[in-house]
Amino acid sequence: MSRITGDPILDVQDLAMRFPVKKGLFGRTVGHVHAVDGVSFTIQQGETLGLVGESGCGKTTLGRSVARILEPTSGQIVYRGRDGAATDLATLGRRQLRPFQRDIRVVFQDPFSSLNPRMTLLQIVGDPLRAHGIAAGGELEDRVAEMLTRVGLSPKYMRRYPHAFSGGERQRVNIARALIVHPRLVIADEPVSALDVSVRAQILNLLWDLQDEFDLTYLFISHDLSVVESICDRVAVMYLGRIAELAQTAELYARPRHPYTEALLSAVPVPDPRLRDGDRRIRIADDLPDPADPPPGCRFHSRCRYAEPGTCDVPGSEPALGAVGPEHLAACHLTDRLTLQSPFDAPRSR
Ligand SMILES: Nc1ncnc2c1ncn2[C@@H]1O[C@H](COP(=O)(O)OP(=O)(O)OP(=O)(O)O)[C@@H](O)[C@H]1O
Repeated sequence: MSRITGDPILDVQDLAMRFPVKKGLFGRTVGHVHAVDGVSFTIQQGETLGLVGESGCGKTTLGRSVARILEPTSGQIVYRGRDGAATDLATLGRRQLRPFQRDIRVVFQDPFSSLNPRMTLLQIVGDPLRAHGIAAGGELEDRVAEMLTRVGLSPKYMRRYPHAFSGGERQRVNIARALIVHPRLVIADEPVSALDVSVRAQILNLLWDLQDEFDLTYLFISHDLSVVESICDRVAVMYLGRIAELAQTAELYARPRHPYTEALLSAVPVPDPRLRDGDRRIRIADDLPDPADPPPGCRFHSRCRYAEPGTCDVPGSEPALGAVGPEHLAACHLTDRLTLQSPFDAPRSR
């Protein structure tokens, strides 16, 4: 854990991203999807912060808003640069953002659709060097060859097109493209979800090695809690556009303080046969509620096995994300009264 300096590299405050819901022939706006709804967190330099939650809870939207691929509706995204200067990225125009887009890079989920099939590896990986005016010609080619080698691909294939490569190899190309400009913060959005299980560990190990070598900080987005446990220092659990719980990985997995985290953990496959006995899985009722119309009060109450009428469902009484232990935050009205279970009862280190 020594790679974590303790200096925040990113401080996100009250971030919101709402998408208009349009209806009818004239595309009238009839409401808004609250994809990200008042999210605050920090990331320390050198750490890996995991962002978990089921499909549709807003993870991708949050990652893309932080990278300013999407224009957030409101909130602050304060980035601390190499010189220590803090800049609120949410206030910057496209042109002012350019230098920061070198520092903050995204690795996208699907290695099949995220690479342009008409570009060679040289063009794909070299493009950010060209776009940021860092290198051209022979120097660009040398740098691409070096980076391809670093991610485990032979530079002799650099004039081939993506279709000639497997999913794992394409994800290595994606990673090379992200790292070629030596970023500081990498937002990895489900980087191994589309890959065969056999390839996942290789890509995770690569990300881990590159983190040390390039002094990287990761925001690691995944719906897979096993993957997150293996790679993240801290984990934020998202539910319907908000953070429900945030803590050090070992602490969160051993002592969940939010019923949603408890339910997610109960569904994680564990190797220990003692824990596989019986059905320990906590089933969460129904599908994710409509993010255009989140439930009143605690937005998890409609699916929570512990919800108390008159406490958890009171309109306007949404629980705030508050301290429940050292470096442990949770947003639940009942957290102090609940004894939640976890199959990860003994903390394991990374
Ligand atoms: N461009 C868009 N326009 C309208 N709604 C959107 C848009 N992008 C995302 N949403 C909605 O925002 C909510 C959050 O979606 P998001 O993709 O961020 O979730 P997620 O947790 O990353 O899920 P997944 O893992 O399936 O990608 C969903 O209800 C989704 O339908």
